[in-house]
Amino acid sequence: MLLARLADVSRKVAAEPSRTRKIAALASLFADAGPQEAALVISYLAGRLPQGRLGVGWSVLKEQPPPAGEPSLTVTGTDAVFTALAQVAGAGAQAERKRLVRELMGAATGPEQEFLLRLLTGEVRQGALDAVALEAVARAAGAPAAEVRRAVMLDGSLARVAEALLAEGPDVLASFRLQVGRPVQPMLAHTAASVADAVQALGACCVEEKLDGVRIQVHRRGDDVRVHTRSLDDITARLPDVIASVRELPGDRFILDGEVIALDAAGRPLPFQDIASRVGSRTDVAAAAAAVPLSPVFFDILAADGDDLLDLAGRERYAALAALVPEPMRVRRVVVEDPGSDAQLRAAEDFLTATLDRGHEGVMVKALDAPYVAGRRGRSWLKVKPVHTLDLVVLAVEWGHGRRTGLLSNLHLGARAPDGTFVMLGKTFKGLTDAMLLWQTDRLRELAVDDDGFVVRVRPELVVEIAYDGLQRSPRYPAGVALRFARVIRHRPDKNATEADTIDRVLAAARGDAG
Ligand SMILES: Nc1ncnc2c1ncn2[C@@H]1O[C@H](COP(=O)(O)OP(=O)(O)OP(=O)(O)O)[C@@H](O)[C@H]1O
Repeated sequence: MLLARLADVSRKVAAEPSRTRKIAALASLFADAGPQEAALVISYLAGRLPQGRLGVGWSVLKEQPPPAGEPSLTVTGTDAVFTALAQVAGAGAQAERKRLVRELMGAATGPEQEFLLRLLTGEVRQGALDAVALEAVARAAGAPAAEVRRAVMLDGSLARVAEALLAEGPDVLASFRLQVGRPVQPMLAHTAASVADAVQALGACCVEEKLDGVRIQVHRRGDDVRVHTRSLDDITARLPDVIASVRELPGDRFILDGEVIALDAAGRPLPFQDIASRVGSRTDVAAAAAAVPLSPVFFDILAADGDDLLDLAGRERYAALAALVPEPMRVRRVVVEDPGSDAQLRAAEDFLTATLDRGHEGVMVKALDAPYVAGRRGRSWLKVKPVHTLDLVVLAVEWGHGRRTGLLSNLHLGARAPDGTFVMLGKTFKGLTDAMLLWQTDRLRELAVDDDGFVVRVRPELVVEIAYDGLQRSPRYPAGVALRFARVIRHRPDKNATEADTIDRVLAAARGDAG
């Protein structure tokens, strides 16, 4: 398939407000593409270059040669250039990469150059496009969208499922099954304003501690124990203490879902930064483990004795969890069987207070009769936290002054708009520790696409969690509002920009309706 076709469809889909028409345009693209091409297109639209980073400075991308006449580049040919770029190594690598990029740009027509520029600077990515692309793939292959969705949850990759589906047809979907040893996307939650609201919305439910650590999914097959993060990265080698605790458990073919935290001598949770840097440290793991021992706390079970438990009701999964995992390694919870009971509601609210007193961040309220919906922000898990935070995307950053000279400091923050762009809501350099400043300087340098010596514009990929005291009217910002007293709580390298909060959610939160 010609790159020109993809460039054209990508532009139309970005400008098209109707979800149905976006799906139709993508479905016809997938129907004409080969299975491998479709997989490439999906990863491009999701903002991922399959070969990772390009390894050339942004300035090369700006030196666009005059456009070529007739379109000749193909999608696979272009991807071959990306692969070659990733493989260049040794002396003269930088010059060779520049040559390859210039050659690619030189062979592109005007619209293709524009598309490549948007692709390489991260602007092709569309907000909720993964869901649209999934429905388009289903339509192109004549498969039910629900079955495609389930396969993606279990496999973790729409591109892989699409490739198999377009090559082999709908029957292949049945082969995507839950397997101990293959990580699945974890279930996520919505927000509720209070415990009472959450209980009202869910009916029979349990109220659990919401622990402020790092999500883990643990797979055990005999002696082989693997740990994955929320974004499915394998972090087994970094967590010898967690592996040792899991080996103590009785079963030998199971998948557990939980959070890893660290406690001080008095049993209070250590701050998230300490846990994140322990989990992130790849070198001298033994010393890091001795300095900050981690405690896994499990709250769900997805497979036991090799059997898939995803479709069981929460209460049945929790019974299976209790049969396998001893109480100290399980999350604390209280059960509300009857949402109409004042006594049970009071007990749930007292549990929130006690949980906050123990130093945790809030509670999770979970329906007792709902299945585990992997990979989706299900309506059957609701989080209740007293401090309201937003996950925003860094759009640009200013060089610091004084003590922060040479460091990238003041962050320009944006929320997602429906068309996949970002709406700037404010700036902040507050809340950043020295370690966080160093880390973000490195990361944002990698994402830089422009630097005027004062502001560095970046690919919109880094998500940060921000606390704020409300929104104020501000004609200087595009949405007419700006964050008040924004401060950084943490970087969220485990989240994609597509998971950041939307401008609609920000405006709804400002009006007081959480969710
Ligand atoms: N008891 C619990 N049950 C489920 N998730 C929990 C629990 N305690 C802590 N968590 C954490 O909360 C996260 C779920 O919240 P959410 O789906 O909003 O993701 P999130 O954006 O990472 O949340 P937040 O930013 O509020 O921490 C989980 O990914 C997990 O890491």
